[in-house]
Amino acid sequence: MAQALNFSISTSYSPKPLISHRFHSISRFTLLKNPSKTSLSIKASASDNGAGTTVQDAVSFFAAAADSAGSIEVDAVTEAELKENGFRSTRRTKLICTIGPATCKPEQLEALAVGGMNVARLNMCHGTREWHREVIQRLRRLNEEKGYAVAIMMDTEGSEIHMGDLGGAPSAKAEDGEIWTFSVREFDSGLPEHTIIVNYGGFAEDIKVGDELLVDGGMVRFEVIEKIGPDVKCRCTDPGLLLPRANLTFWRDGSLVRERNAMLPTISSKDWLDIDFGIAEGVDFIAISFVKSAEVIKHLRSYIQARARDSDISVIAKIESIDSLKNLEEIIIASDGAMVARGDLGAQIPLEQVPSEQQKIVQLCRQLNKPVIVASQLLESMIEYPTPTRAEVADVSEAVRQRSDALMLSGESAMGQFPDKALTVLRSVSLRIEKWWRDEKRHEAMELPGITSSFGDRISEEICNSTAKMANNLGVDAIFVYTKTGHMASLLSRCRPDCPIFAFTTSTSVRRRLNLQWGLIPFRLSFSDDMDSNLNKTFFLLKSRGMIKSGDLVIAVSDMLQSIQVMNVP
Ligand SMILES: Nc1ncnc2c1ncn2[C@@H]1O[C@H](COP(=O)(O)OP(=O)(O)OP(=O)(O)O)[C@@H](O)[C@H]1O
Ligand SMILES: CC(=O)C(=O)O
Repeated sequence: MAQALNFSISTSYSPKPLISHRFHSISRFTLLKNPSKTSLSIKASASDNGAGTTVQDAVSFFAAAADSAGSIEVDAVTEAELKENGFRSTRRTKLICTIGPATCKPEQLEALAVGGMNVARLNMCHGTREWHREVIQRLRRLNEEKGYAVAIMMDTEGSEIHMGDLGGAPSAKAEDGEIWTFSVREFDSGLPEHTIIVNYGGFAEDIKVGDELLVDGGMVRFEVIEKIGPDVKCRCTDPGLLLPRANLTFWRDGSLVRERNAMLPTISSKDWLDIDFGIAEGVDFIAISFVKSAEVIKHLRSYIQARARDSDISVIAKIESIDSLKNLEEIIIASDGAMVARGDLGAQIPLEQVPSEQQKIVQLCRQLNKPVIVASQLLESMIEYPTPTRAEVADVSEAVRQRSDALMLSGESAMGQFPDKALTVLRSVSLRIEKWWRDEKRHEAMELPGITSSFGDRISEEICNSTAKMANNLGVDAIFVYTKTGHMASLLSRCRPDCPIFAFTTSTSVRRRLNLQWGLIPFRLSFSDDMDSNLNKTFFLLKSRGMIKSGDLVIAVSDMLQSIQVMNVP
């Protein structure tokens, strides 16, 4: 079978046709622009006639023609660009994996990338900075060598009350009726049995006999039975697994005791040092725990700018407290995205309220054009078992149906026994629900309010809204977006069109950040000023990756030219 090879070249003005003869395998030339203008570009397609002609042969041919003509810029996709832009899935829902002891080795990270991980999350509650640096370097290597665009999200610890390490043990089991001691003391000669260290000095003063103590949002529960100096004795009322540095909340008469938490700074001194580390390592996202107001996000942004003027790190607000719900809109407007951190959120509000809050946050983020992540306990049982519960599958399906940008694995990938299987479940459920949605033609008519203030931005927004609508109405095969900063790509993602959105950018970091957003399949390529040449280059790349074929109908939009084109792939 002849294999079509497409490439394009552009050149500065020449009065004579540059190419006066036909290369034996090149079947077609098209003059795209009038040579009387100051630039000329030539589109050609070549067929592999079985004689072993390759793109490189064709490029060499044009390069030779360029030599004789004086100046010519060969603008084909290079081998390096092909390698850099490895295969990408067209799954719309993005997948985040928390990296921990179960997934930090190079081959484990690669297995996650192969399995569809778009973003790796590093939780600064756990592990040393050295450990995190090592993981970042491994991920970078993986991207460079295998053509992935896995982005890195650093998640701060936050200054809420939590347990310390369990004397080196990976976990401990609290059984029903057992008495455990929660203490702020330091134990130099090892942790006594059934003892938990608490990171907050005022713990014993604040808590009262009769209070209910929830570990990790209620995964394990205790009742406070006695206070002895810095030690608080508790009886286990709901048994379960205690994990190092798990979050602690206490409840009195059915209400969360939160006065003290409300006074703690959102970003602790340790968090600031971790943020410095994240900036120095060039992470793509910093997720801020227990955000209470927009102020802290603004403060962090100016801090990042002051530390690294050119930094384009995105700030993600974790919605996991009563205050973050109260100030939701202003927090989301100030941030670059949000995470529905259901673990801690479920410890601060009644559990039955979490699903409706999730839906509200997901919708608001979409209206405000901010990517949103649904996190925690999606497949909790898979920490121990190789298959999920039916209820977990239903929960994942609901998050996909709500069209959240991304789903996140926590313990399942960090320390679970089946990280790859958990990722496979997220992937297959996402694909199934997305397809079901498209087959049913259930384009939801979500009201998308105008979000931009300048007239130029309004134009981009209108182009994207119309493009998505047109794509659904015409049943096109793909949308192509050529974007410098990623803004136009995210405006398209916000519309959640049926077809995949291939986003082409010249920046590696923009590409990685787009990898968090619904429906975007990001690539990095260098471009010329000539749109036809760019189109050809991207057609070539996607054809060689098997993601489009001749005859496919595509719409191309560009924030460089603020333009729309509808065309068939040659
Ligand atoms: N870098 C790491 N090193 C060691 N263990 C880790 C690491 N990251 C995660 N874990 C383990 O995986 C578990 C689940 O991870 P997760 O990120 O959800 O932590 P968490 O303590 O519940 O914090 P958060 O409330 O911020 O999600 C942790 O409790 C911990 O046991
Ligand atoms: C992810 C997280 O921090 C939570 O769910 O609490």
